[in-house]
Amino acid sequence: MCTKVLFLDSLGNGDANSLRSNPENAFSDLNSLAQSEKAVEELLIQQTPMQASDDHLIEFSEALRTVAKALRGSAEGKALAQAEAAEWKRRYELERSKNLDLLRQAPLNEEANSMEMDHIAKSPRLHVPENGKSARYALERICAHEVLQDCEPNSPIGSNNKLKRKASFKLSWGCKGQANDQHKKDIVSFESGNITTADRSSKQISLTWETSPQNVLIFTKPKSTSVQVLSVEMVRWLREQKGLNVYVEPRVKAELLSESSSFDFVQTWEDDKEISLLHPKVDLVITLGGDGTVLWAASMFKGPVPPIVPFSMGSLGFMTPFHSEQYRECLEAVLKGPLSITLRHRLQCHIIRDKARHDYETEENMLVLNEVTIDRGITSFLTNLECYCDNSFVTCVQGDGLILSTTSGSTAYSLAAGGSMVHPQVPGILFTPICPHSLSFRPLILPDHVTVRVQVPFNSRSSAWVSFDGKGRKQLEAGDALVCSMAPWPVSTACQVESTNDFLRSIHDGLHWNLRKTQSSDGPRET
Ligand SMILES: NC(=O)c1ccc[n+]([C@@H]2O[C@H](COP(=O)([O-])OP(=O)(O)OC[C@H]3O[C@@H](n4cnc5c(N)ncnc54)[C@H](O)[C@@H]3O)[C@@H](O)[C@H]2O)c1
Ligand SMILES: Nc1ncnc2c1ncn2[C@@H]1O[C@H](COP(=O)(O)OP(=O)(O)OP(=O)(O)O)[C@@H](O)[C@H]1O
Repeated sequence: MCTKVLFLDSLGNGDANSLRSNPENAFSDLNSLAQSEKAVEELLIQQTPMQASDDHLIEFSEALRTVAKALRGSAEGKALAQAEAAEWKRRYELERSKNLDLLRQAPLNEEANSMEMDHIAKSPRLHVPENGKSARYALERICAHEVLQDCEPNSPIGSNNKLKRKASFKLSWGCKGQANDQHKKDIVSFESGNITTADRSSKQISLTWETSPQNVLIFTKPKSTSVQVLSVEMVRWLREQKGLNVYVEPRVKAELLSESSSFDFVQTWEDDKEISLLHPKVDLVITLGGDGTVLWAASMFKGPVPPIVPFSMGSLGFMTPFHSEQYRECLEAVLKGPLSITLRHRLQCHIIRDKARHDYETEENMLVLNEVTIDRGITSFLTNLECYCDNSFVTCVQGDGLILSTTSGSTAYSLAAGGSMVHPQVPGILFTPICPHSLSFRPLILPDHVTVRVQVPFNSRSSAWVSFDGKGRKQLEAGDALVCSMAPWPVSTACQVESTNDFLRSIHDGLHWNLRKTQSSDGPRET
């Protein structure tokens, strides 16, 4: 009996505790558990003839065996999970260093690009910010204008172009309408042992043209008669009254030419590859449509994006504050400047396939202005998505899916799934579940510096589907993961009034937010 009690202690307490306290030892614990389990078997065989009548003892031994088995199962599971976590950590580190490299190379790539485009840009000069920091620093801080100047348009895109400069502009940070050029770099200061917030991280931003914009690119919502009518009128006005170069999509050029052959001055591109050459040429983008047209325009720029002036020609307009009826006045004001802008953050996401064996086998980076959604697609199974934030486990999403949204996207799909509405100027990533099968899953808002990884576990019953701003669906198989972080290239959209006023107007007009009849004063009062 005494032997049995000692044995119980060493199996039930000793082993389980060591598993809890030191999960690194899961494999060695697994061995000792297997040995202990074997010992239980042997003990039972040895003692059965002597104590066959002792029912309690037999029951007790059975229970011991069950406990030993359960502990073994749990240790096995733990060992597997640890191996899997170590593999993911390795991939994550690779991923992170690749992203950092990409960021480091950003200015180099620009230079490489410009060399590649030598025939169109004879002497591209990166405009170095006043504080003398590098262009990469400026990109990270989204506080300087990085402008290619002296472009000589000679490419198919610019074949008719006689104007040679991309307009230069500067951005300044102001507070409550006051301009403040000395935007401080340090948000938190630490002096004499006191931590103080020296500056706000985000302020109203104002764009001032240093040279006049001359090249305007217009994106229009397809298959809309009213948009087509307006685009004909606007293109003519921009050319005849403002003397600007106008670029449009190939579809729109065809529409314009079918209207009149006098539109042959309008420039376009033939090959989608030429779209990457747009940014160095275009000073300003105009969109005619709804929010979807702004998303479409932003998706054309895989790096920096020229300022966008969005005209509302849809039913809802969260990102489209300008009224198309007053397009002349609006554009006059924008072309003259200064203009308030909303700097809308984008997310960069990409998929890492389980079957990819090499770092270079990753898929193309996708940039989203609203959100990336991982959902169950057409399958009727629950999605099972393991989510990590900078390698810390966040949660497992079991439900219809998950939305990783920008703050601009907070009023779109994320809102419909119960996420908070967040001012677009707030930097952050919204983590919003879609129909979670849980009573306690609330949406989260994560800071802008984190990297989120969403993984379909190997034992998942079904695959999941990813979509980017509601488009470009891709399947995520078991073992695949989506990695998402804040992109260094925001989208600046012109404001009607200023960022906060525009945001509040959009939620009032677009969603009738908190609309309630005011209670009458005719009734009982506090005495
Ligand atoms: N249940 C939903 O609410 C739901 C479902 C799918 C997609 N979406 C949204 O649709 C977007 C794609 O838009 P689309 O126009 O190409 O598709 P769409 O034509 O299907 O329109 C979707 C609607 O979402 C609105 N919308 C888009 N971005 C918005 C934003 N930032 N704030 C407020 N409303 C916004 C549009 O104005 C439009 O009314 C996706 O990024 C996603 O956010 C919403
Ligand atoms: N230039 C474009 N080329 C191709 N597709 C586009 C273009 N502009 C917009 N789209 C697509 O057309 C669809 C509708 O566009 P948009 O949201 O701008 O108009 P809308 O549906 O009338 O707006 P709202 O939803 O506010 O009523 C979107 O899916 C969008 O991606």
